[in-house]
Amino acid sequence: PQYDFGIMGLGTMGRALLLNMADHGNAVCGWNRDPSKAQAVQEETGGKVGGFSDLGLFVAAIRKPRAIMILVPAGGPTDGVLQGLHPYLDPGDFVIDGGNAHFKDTERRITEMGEFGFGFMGMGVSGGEKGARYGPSMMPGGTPEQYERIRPILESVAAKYDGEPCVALMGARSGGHYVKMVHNGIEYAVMQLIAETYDILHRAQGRGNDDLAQMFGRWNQGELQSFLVEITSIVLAEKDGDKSLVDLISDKAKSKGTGKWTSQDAMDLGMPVPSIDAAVNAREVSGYKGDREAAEKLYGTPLLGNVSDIAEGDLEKALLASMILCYAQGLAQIRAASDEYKYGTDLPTVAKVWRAGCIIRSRELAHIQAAYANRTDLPNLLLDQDYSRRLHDLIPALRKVVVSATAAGIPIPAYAASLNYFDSYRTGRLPANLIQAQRDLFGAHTYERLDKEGSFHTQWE
Ligand SMILES: O=C(O)[C@H](O)[C@@H](O)[C@H](O)[C@H](O)COP(=O)(O)O
Repeated sequence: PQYDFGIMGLGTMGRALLLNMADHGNAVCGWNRDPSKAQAVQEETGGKVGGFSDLGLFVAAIRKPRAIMILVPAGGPTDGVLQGLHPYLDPGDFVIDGGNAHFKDTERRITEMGEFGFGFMGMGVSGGEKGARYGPSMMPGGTPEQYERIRPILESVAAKYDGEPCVALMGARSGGHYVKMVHNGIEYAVMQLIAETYDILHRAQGRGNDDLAQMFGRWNQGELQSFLVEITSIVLAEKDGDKSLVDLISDKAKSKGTGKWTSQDAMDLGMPVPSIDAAVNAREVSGYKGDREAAEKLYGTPLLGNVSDIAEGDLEKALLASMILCYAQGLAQIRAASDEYKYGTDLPTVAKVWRAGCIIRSRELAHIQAAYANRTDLPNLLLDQDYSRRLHDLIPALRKVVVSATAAGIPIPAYAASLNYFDSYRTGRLPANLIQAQRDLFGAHTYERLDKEGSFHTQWE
């Protein structure tokens, strides 16, 4: 066998990653059901990459223990490919799922493949087609032995930050897919925050897309430097004839599930991620376009006032504060999941791998990595000294934006959720005591007291 690694599924991501691996001198081959795609990669690499459509020949061409990556749509298609692969694998071989799989599916597949003596890893790959082709961020989960077998190949193609590859073992079993899922949850929240920022500046303050494209371009030179701010500048500048393309796009946001899964599992863990929840909800509300138009007729013009008191600088600070609060929520969720599911995930390493290549890459991640490296048992970024100082300076602008936009009737679910998360988290005495009393009154659910040990129930009437 002449290849070290194989990729199944030569669609957008599979083909891009395979070419990237070939560029870095790796002996790799690809398989695709449609032979033309397999042939195409072989031809465009002058035969450096092996292209197969015969599964038996593909598997036989890879050195043992075989490491085979699958990049096909999540869910049923992934199980289908695994079924097909089984007869050709030998004990010790392992498969890496590079799709956006649900972490519970990954757990199931680890067990199912294990029954045949095969290994299974779940690996998040972030950065889209361009990332896969020239440097993705990768989040594998599995055993150190499995990772060591593929580490040199992954490190060679990964995005680099200060020369360091943005790939590392994220944790045991489905820990990699879990980290990628939460990455996407944070992606949803930051995209929603940017959309709310745009709505205040464009719809309420009447600033044009070209002007705002330049503003986001400027912001991308500062503390907000990030891939999502950068692409917002590009998107707002894009023309369709003499019109802004963005103005022609339907305001119904789609999603493939990872954000929703993040919220669902956070609730199961009892770990609040309200900014992510708000972003998932906002996409769902946007889907009710017809109802929204009918409601607008019923309730009249949405804008109830102007927000001229909100300066560009306020929004720049409010966005940065809220982005930090989104990372704080996501990383706290990963810590809670690692404790609950025994992943052994190291948060400084997660922040490190997100510094380049992935969709949520930003200048902020270097600070986040430093905060967690500084105190590895940090329960939440909000408890870091440096962050408390920075948020102290940034939060007043966020508060001003939330107050003014709310008064003007502008929907800002992610901004509001972020500020409320901050205010709840920094409040030592919340009114949950009243909720405990109400629960005890109508359901005898008992409560704890501040002055005595034990749990108590009161005959309230
Ligand atoms: O990290 C990435 O490269 C992206 O997150 C990628 O995984 C994909 O674009 C998402 O699936 C988009 O998610 P939605 O379709 O749910 O917006």
